[in-house]
Amino acid sequence: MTVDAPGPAGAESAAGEPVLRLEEVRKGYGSSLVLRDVTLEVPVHTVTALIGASGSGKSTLLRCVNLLEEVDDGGIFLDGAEITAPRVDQDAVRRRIGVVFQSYNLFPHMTVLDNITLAPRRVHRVPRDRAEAEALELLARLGLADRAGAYPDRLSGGQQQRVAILRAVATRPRLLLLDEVTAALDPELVGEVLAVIRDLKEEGMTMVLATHEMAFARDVADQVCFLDAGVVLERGTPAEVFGAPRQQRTRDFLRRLTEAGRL
Ligand SMILES: Nc1ncnc2c1ncn2[C@@H]1O[C@H](COP(=O)(O)OP(=O)(O)OP(=O)(O)O)[C@@H](O)[C@H]1O
Repeated sequence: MTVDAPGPAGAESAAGEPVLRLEEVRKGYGSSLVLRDVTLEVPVHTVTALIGASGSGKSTLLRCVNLLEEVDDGGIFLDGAEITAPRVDQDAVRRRIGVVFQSYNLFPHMTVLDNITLAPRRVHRVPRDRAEAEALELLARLGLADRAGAYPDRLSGGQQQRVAILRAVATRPRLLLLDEVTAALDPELVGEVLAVIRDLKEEGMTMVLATHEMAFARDVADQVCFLDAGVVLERGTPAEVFGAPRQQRTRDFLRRLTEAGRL
């Protein structure tokens, strides 16, 4: 799977420009502020893990990047171009961003192969033969080639989620957003999904993932970002954030996880 080639709708950023940049992004619902001046940079070929308590704003941040939510203030930039500016072609932006959510969002009435090839064929105009050949190659690499003709309800949760990730990368997005992709899985199925993400990292996919899997964040992330009530309280390498957190609230969060046996 070649993930570092620019997507069909993609443009490479200028040298040194991060793939994704958030500048003082603010987002609220009604009177409650959920993201408070979030500033963040995601360099090409790196993985950023968003960690933080439930409700700290991780999903909202990802939804703002994918333009599923409108920011109230600040700006989001993809390859240096502001995607939150007025009159931006939102569909064109979304074509360059792959997204996978917690619950498998495969189309139940389509086979695995059709799920994966739908966007390359319909949105990116890849001929059916080529789209299917590429999808079969991706499936084979995950040991799922024999499931190509199956419908999603015949797959385990872990298989469905792996297919959902394949579907998201089949269009060769510039950026992949993963929102708690293992949260709905039985523990024994988590590892196979994390292995796919690890493979994608090795191939250079730029990713932002919201996760409660701290061991995985520590292992796979280049940058860990601790969100606390909508504020990026701490940001650094896994060694910095997990090994030597500077903020008391980060220390408290990590201690609670340790006490719960989750770290
Ligand atoms: N559409 C919405 N309308 C109103 N409030 C919302 C909406 N979406 C999220 N919120 C609120 O925003 C806050 C942040 O939610 P968000 O889902 O971003 O947190 P999270 O860190 O992803 O949590 P979790 O780890 O549980 O997924 C929460 O208080 C939530 O209730």
